[in-house]
Amino acid sequence: MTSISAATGAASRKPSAVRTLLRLWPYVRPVRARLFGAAFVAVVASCLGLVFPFVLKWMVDGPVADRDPGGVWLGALVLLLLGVLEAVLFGFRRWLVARPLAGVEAAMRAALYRHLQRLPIAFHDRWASGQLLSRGTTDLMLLRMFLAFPLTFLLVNATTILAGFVILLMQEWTLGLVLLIPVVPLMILCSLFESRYSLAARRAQDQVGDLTTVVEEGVLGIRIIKGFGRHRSQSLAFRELTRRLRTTELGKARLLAGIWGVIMTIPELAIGAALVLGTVQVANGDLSAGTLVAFLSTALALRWPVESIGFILALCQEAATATERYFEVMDVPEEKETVRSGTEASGAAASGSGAGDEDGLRFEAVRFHYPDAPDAVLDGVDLHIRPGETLALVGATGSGKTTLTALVPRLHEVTAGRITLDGEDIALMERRRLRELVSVAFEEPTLFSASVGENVLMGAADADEAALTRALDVAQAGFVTDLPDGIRTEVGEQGHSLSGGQRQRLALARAVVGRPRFLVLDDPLSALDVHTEALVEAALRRVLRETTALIVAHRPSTVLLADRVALLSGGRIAAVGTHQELLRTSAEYAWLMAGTEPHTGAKALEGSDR
Ligand SMILES: Nc1ncnc2c1ncn2[C@@H]1O[C@H](COP(=O)(O)OP(=O)(O)OP(=O)(O)O)[C@@H](O)[C@H]1O
Repeated sequence: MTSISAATGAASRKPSAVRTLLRLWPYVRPVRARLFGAAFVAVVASCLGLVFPFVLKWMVDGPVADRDPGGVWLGALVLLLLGVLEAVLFGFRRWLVARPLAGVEAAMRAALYRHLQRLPIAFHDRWASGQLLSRGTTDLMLLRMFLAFPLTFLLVNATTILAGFVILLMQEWTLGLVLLIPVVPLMILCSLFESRYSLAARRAQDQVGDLTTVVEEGVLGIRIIKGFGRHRSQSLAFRELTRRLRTTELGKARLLAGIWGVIMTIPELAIGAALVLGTVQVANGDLSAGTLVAFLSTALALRWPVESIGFILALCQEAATATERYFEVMDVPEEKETVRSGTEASGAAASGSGAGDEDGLRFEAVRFHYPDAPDAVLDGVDLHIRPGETLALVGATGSGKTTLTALVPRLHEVTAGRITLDGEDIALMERRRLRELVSVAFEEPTLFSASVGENVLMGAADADEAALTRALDVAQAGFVTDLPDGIRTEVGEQGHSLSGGQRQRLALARAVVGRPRFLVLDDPLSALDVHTEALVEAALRRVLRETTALIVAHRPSTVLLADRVALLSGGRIAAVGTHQELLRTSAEYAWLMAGTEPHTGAKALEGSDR
């Protein structure tokens, strides 16, 4: 699973924050007019603040010096109107950006979800779900906030500071230079702060992802936690993660407090020095009192734009980290539609053992290696399931049965060799077509928060009511009619409102509802009682007559559904034959069957071969 250390290690090699943030452009492009419009409005509003000192200068050198109350009232009225205009413009800016930015966030979230659906299973095996969840929630929220606030105010503050300094230098250049002195040390400190804060921000956002994973596992695994009385240890583990996150957040706060303190103190010292120098100049008659008042008001008007830089830089760093985390997922290549070119495939076919001369499901020298595993799970699997035939796959636990079944719908791609359906290499088929031909049901039945009917019809979107009833019938899912709303009953998150056997039967119904040409079942009856299993088997036999099926079996009763049995051992097919033949010829098979059902044993099954 993706860990904090790995991610933080990646952070130290990352491109600059600006380059990272520029990757948001394709999403921002559609709303650029509103965003630029809002930034322009904010710049105007902020620069309005710089007009106040001019009014003050006019008031001090004019009506105040002349003791003219009418002039003072007029000046006050102008100041009031300027204040109201400034507030209205800032409100207008907010209105301009709110709706389009919510749209940007929604579009990015939809793109992430779509991409996740198209990523290979190997990716999902590696990544913790909490890391993905936090990228789709917290990180995207941070990005919306960044586009709404820091991005605009970085531009607004920079323009205001620039305009302000031009005005200060024009008012009294010697005092203006005094205020400019701290700029260089401030820039150095800001860049130091940025690099340190970016590492802390990355660590915090990864830790939020880890925390989300633990919360999710705690909720999904609540039955196990309660069953084994693990509340305390789970709470301790959770507390440890929250403690780490708290430490990181406190570290961020310390960095922010440090830069904020520096950014506030240095300009204050410079303003103090300018005040002393300015007062001396006024006393010497080199400067008018009005100009000094205007100069100091301009300097004070620049305080917030300067002081907020630390805070804005922090938000920009967090947004850059969120962008980086978002694109870490978005940059992972999606599953390829086809894996090989036609030429490569014909080469493979030529070297294959008699490929193309028969139909059905064929594995030819199939090798499969999990990316992170030291050895190949499957190493030279050759197997042929004839059209209309049902073949049971038997093997010791961990021998690779589930892995082999997952290769047929291309949940994983073969490392070498090939698999053909009616002579056609699956690596050359479009996934959509492949998955129309092949239906799967796994041992662990996964249901979604939808109605019973919707869950079953996921197996064939165009199936009608009659197909649904037939599929439920095959899976012996008569219990559905007793549910409060029949097939419209919502099964709840992951179908936990149903029993394990009920979930398995719905998953089986989903696999058969589309009358697939090829059926792959991974021990689909393991959670059923013997009576229900017998009924499902009787109904399944009718379905299996029309289809070519590969069924992973642990129990003799499931094996008896099949025409032939294949024994998977040592990464290859060690024996193929009827149940009886294998019982006679393969000690491993006899042991597996006897071991699975000690009371019946191999002998009890004699004569039951089909
Ligand atoms: N995602 C994965 N990454 C790395 N190794 C894996 C992965 N999934 C399974 N394996 C390994 O591959 C081997 C075969 O696993 P598989 O689930 O195919 O066995 P199986 O025969 O179906 O077992 P069982 O009968 O217990 O269901 C095991 O050693 C397992 O640890």
